[in-house]
Amino acid sequence: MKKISIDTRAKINLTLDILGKRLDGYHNVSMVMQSISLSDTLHFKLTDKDIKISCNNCYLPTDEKNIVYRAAQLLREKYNISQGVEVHIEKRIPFAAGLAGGSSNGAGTLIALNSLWDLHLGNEKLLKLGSKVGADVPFCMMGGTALAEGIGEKLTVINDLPEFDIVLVKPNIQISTPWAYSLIDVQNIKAHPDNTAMIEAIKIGNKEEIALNLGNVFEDVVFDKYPELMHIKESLKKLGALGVLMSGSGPTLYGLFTNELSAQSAKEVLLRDYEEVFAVRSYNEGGIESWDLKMD
Ligand SMILES: C[C@](O)(CO)[C@H](O)COP(=O)(O)OP(=O)(O)OC[C@H]1O[C@@H](n2ccc(N)nc2=O)[C@H](O)[C@@H]1O
Ligand SMILES: Nc1ncnc2c1ncn2[C@@H]1O[C@H](COP(=O)(O)OP(=O)(O)OP(=O)(O)O)[C@@H](O)[C@H]1O
Repeated sequence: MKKISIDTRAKINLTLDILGKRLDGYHNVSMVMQSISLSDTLHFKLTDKDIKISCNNCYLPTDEKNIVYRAAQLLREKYNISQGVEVHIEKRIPFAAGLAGGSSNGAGTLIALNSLWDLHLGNEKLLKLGSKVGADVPFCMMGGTALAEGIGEKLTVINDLPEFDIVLVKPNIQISTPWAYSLIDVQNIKAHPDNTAMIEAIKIGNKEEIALNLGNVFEDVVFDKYPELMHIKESLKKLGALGVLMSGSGPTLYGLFTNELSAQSAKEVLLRDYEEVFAVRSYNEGGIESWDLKMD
């Protein structure tokens, strides 16, 4: 039976703006997203029938609530697939963290099963299916650096982000994305990030301008509920980060560093107070073609 494995990468938001609430309950957003080197590995094994999920993290569901299950089931139903699949998730990306760990697993599942089940789906079709699995899934399939609009599914590729060392701090708080969106009063957002300025800063590769234009409208409302997050933001700044922001709906905060040594020493200091601290890099290999399916 065929076996393959695939690495699925987390993302950070360089900006996150919310433009309005839609009739379907979702929000229109405009955000600059960046893939990072932190990844999970998914191991796939073809079977005769059924979808079976296992995971090294016992806190994650392994039934139909798992996004991997939902992505596989969507393909099975839509294309009348009788074969089954076993998927083992090796989790390293913290979950409910604002890093799209689940969405990246959903993206990797669609890409891997397109190959394992010989579906020959083109990129456009894959991205459309991805948006049915979750709003962040199309970006996770595309990767690299992109502007995401609509509910997150309308993607425009941007030039590569200049290389940054990035320190992530995930405090012991779980944030549900719908809850965070419910805190937003669209008419009363205090400061909208300037996406045009961010895209220009990326185009010319100006790290200071990139740091200056980081912005996430969730910060105000989520910091209000969890003041500890502001404290982490201040610590990252004091430890030498050029810019600091919360990713997605939180609670992970990240700092952009311009050299590996200062990122590593910031990580060591933060590990004294927080269990989940990672030093990672921006990951610029974008495009659906860039996924690496490894034969196990
Ligand atoms: C916060 C972000 O991570 C920023 O990248 C995303 O907007 C969230 O994307 P996601 O986790 O893939 O979201 P989904 O799993 O599709 O949706 C979960 C829930 O989040 C809310 N949601 C999500 C995306 C969006 N544009 N508007 C929303 O209001 C909805 O209540 C939805 O039911
Ligand atoms: N394969 C999976 N990996 C992680 N979480 C999963 C997975 N499948 C289902 N979930 C559930 O989805 C929820 C959100 O997980 P996820 O890691 O995608 O959150 P997130 O990092 O906040 O993502 P986003 O930035 O897209 O909002 C968790 O509560 C978790 O139980």
